Amino acid sequence: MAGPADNGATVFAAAFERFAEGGIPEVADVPDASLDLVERIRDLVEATVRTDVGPEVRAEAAELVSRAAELLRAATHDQVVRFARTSEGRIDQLTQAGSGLLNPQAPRLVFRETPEMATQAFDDSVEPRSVEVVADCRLTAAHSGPPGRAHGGVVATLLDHVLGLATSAAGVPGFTAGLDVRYRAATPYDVPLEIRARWTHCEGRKSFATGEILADGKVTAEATAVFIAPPEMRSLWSRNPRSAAAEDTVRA
Ligand SMILES: CCCCCCCCCC(=O)SCCNC(=O)CCNC(=O)[C@H](O)C(C)(C)COP(=O)(O)OP(=O)(O)OC[C@H]1O[C@@H](n2cnc3c(N)ncnc32)[C@H](O)[C@@H]1OP(=O)(O)O
Repeated sequence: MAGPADNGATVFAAAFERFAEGGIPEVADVPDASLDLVERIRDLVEATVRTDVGPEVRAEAAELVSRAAELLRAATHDQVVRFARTSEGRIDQLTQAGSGLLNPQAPRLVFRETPEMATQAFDDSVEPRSVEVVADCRLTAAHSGPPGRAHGGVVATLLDHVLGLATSAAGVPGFTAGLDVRYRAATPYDVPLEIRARWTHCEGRKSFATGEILADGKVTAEATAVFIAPPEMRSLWSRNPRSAAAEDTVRA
């Protein structure tokens, strides 16, 4: 049984096996109905924080929402993970809270210039390469902290996720061990945000990245982070079938 004790290694190992057997679906194959459901729930959350209707209408809405939850619980998975392969040959976890396509709680974070992923993680014969990862996001009132600006924890989530992907792109991924965020100015919601990140260097097992969030071309927050792959994840990632995936992508 996977869990904190094995750092999720069991779940990853099973995913890699399925990947090797061709059992991991493409992100592009996620049904429109699944994506539509997530978008509607996000709209519902925003409507909930913005609404000014009275208690009777709220009660009516609550009934409808309960009915929807009941419908969804009709079939559930043991593991709340859904792996899928992106067009860049990366395995994504579709229910993760950073950008998960199937998680309405994740911000609408979309990678714009997702670089071609490193073909092999922790390959000593291949130098990690620093590539700029760029994502777009539009936060909503549901992500607010102080009036008119985004919550600092949400800002940290965006940076954590995009910096993490930058270490993946470089071929030296890991779990976030430290994240240092500098909040330079208010990060607004309801406007386009750009999040940029790049891997900088490794020190032993530690993989470092930097990044920033821009609104209207101005930096609102910047971060440095260190990611560490525990030994059991390192050996799993090193036989990461991304190499095969990258070849497929080139062939396609
Ligand atoms: C799907 C694609 C998505 C891609 C983006 C994902 C981004 C999101 C990423 C996450 O959210 S990850 C989830 C949040 N993070 C965690 O759950 C991590 C929890 N912590 C751990 O699992 C372990 O503490 C960790 C793997 C980070 C390290 O444990 P280890 O036992 O492997 O490390 P160890 O204690 O042996 O230390 C190894 C080295 O790292 C150093 N170190 C450990 N923790 C550190 C720390 N926090 N900061 C700096 N250095 C640290 C430590 O001093 C040592 O340095 P030296 O080699 O120089 O001696």
